[in-house]
Amino acid sequence: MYKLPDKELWTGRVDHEEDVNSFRFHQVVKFNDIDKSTKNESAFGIIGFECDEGVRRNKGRVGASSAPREIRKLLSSLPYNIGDNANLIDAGNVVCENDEMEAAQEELGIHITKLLNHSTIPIIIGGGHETLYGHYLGVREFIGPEQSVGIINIDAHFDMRDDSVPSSGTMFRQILEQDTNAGYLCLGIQEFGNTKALFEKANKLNCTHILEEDITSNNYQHTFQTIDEFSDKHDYIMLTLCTDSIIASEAPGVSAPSVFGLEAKVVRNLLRYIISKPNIVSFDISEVNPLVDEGNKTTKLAAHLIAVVMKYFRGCNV
Ligand SMILES: N=CN[C@@H](CCC(=O)O)C(=O)O
Ligand SMILES: [Mn+2]
Ligand SMILES: [Mn+2]
Repeated sequence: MYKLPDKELWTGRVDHEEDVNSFRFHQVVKFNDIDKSTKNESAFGIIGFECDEGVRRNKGRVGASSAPREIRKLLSSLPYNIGDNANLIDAGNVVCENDEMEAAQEELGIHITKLLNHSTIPIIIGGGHETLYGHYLGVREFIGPEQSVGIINIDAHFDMRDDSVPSSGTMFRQILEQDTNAGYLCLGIQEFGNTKALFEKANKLNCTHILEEDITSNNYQHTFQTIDEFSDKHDYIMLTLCTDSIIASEAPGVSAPSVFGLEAKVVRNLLRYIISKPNIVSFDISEVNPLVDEGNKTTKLAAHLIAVVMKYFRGCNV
C-alpha cells in the first residue's frame, strides 16, 4: 500500500525565514505527488519502506518499519548544506500489509522506477534489508534488461541465504540467480557474522567482498581500488547500506548488532567515495530499528548519513 507523505514530520528550528543559506531540510522539502508531476526537474526523492516482514522471516528483532518516520523527524532539522540547486521531495512510503512482503517489494520498485523516470534520485529509507530487493526491481525496470547493474552493499552479512522463502537474508542470492547482468560487491563483512557455507555461496555467485578488518580508517587504497574496478565494469551502480555494518557502540539500533563493526566515520568515507561515482543511480539505508535504539543514536546517525549521501551524490551534479 502506498501512503502519501506526512508533512507533520518535517518541523524544526528556523534560523532565518528567507535566507536560503540558513535553511534546514524542513524548509526545503516539497510534497509533490509524483504521479501528478509532469516536470522533469532534478531532485532527490525520499521514499520509505515500512516493512518488518523480512526481518521477522529471518528470525531477527523487528521494528525497522518505524525507521522511515523516525529518521525523517531527525533529518528534518539538519542544515540543508546540499548543492545549490538540489531540490528535495518527500515521496511518501510503501507499506507492507500483513505478511505480503513480495507484493510490497514490487510496489516499492514501481515507485522507484517512477522517481527515476521523473529525474528524481531515490533515497530509500527501509525497512529491513529486504528493502534492497524492491530497490533493485525499481532500478532494473528503469535501466532495462541489457544494461549491467553493480550493487554495492556495505554490510556485516552477505544476505545470500539459500532459504526457499525470501527474507532480509536472501536478496543478493535471489538477484544473482535471476539476473546475469547484475554484480555484487560487499564491504564490511564480519568473519563471524557469516557461516562457511555463506562464504562459499558468495564465492560461487562471484560476489567480491572485503572483510571489515581489511577496511581501515588510515588505508583505503585497496578498498577504493576495488570500488573503482567494480564501478568501471558496470553501466550503473546502486548502493545499499545495511546499518548493522557499523559497530554496535555507534549503531545499537539494528536487528543484529556487530561488536566489531566499522566505525561510523569509516562508513561515511565509503559512502562519500561510492556516491561520487558518475554512474551511481540510487541509495538505500536499511535495518535501522528505532525500537531497540539507544537514545536515538542509530536513527540520528542514519539521518546524518543520508545528508552526506545527498551532498556528495555524483559530486552533487543532480
Ligand atoms: N539481514 C541479515 N541478517 C543476518 C542476521 C545475522 C544474525 O542474526 O546474527 C543474516 O541473515 O545473516
Ligand atoms: Mn547486515
Ligand atoms: Mn543486510
